[in-house]
Amino acid sequence: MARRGSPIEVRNLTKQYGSARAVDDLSFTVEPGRVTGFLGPNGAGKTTTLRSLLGLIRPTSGSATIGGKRYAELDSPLTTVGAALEANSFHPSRSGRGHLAIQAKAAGVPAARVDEVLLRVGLAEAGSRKVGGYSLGMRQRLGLAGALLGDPSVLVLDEPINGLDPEGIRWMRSFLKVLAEEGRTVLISSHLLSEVQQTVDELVIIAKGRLAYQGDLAGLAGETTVTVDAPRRAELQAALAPHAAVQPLPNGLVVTGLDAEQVGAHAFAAGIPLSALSTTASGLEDVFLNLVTGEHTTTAMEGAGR
Ligand SMILES: Nc1ncnc2c1ncn2[C@@H]1O[C@H](COP(=O)(O)OP(=O)(O)OP(=O)(O)O)[C@@H](O)[C@H]1O
Repeated sequence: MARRGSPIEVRNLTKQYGSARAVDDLSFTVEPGRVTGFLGPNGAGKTTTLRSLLGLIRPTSGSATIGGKRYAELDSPLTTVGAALEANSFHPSRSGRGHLAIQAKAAGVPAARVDEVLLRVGLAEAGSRKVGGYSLGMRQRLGLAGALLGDPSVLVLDEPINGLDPEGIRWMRSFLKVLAEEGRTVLISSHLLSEVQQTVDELVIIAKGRLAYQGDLAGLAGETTVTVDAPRRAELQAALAPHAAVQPLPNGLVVTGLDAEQVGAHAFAAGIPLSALSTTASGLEDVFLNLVTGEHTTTAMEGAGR
């Protein structure tokens, strides 16, 4: 039975490796009862942040806490927070059950818990087989089982969806939702928005060690542009230019800042018949890529620091 999870709070976290700053003054909060996606391209600083949170590395400055406490200060760390950082770190000749038994012993968790978590992640039958023969999806489930051993109210999972087949993704997605519905705090990292888009309630996006966005998917919604064309294209461009950003492309003029009706009205007022008028919403993945490769952070930051 899960207790209500504590929030994860990252405050002004900085980690310097020599001259490289892996995490740079990063602040965000992860609330219980929902699945939060921690996103950023490879090298953005996700693992460094998670390792700081789990007390595996010491931050250069700032803090990462669970319920206001650093990992080392938790009264009962293994029943407070469960983590799965790498799905490939299992010894291949050991069985899934054997792995969990060792983990349970080290954590002071009753041995009976091993079969409970194997059952919960759907590995009850495969538990006695060697991990070397497991698919990536099975190793992901085993990592999750290990994270659940202490029945923690906070779960931290590094790339739990990476490499799963569609059935595995569906399974993981609904499993994570249930864990959040039980009241737990669930933080999952990924380098692909498309991978977690249907799984997460909240997003924390980082790039180059800094916060680029915190909020829900709707807040990240792409910009809508209007594509318009006319036989007298140059005149149309001149008519629209005072009202919006207009970019000439081979298939017409791409207008940002007006909707299709407004573009039509300006053309009509200038007496220019149109040959094409359509609206395009840029995909979330485009917005995400712009965010993590662009120079500036988004303005949709209302959620930051909550
Ligand atoms: N122990 C270390 N020593 C030196 N540099 C490091 C160390 N760990 C990480 N870095 C550097 O810090 C930056 C952030 O790495 P980190 O692994 O946290 O990113 P990430 O977002 O988790 O990426 P990935 O998805 O590839 O794991 C990278 O430039 C990385 O090379």
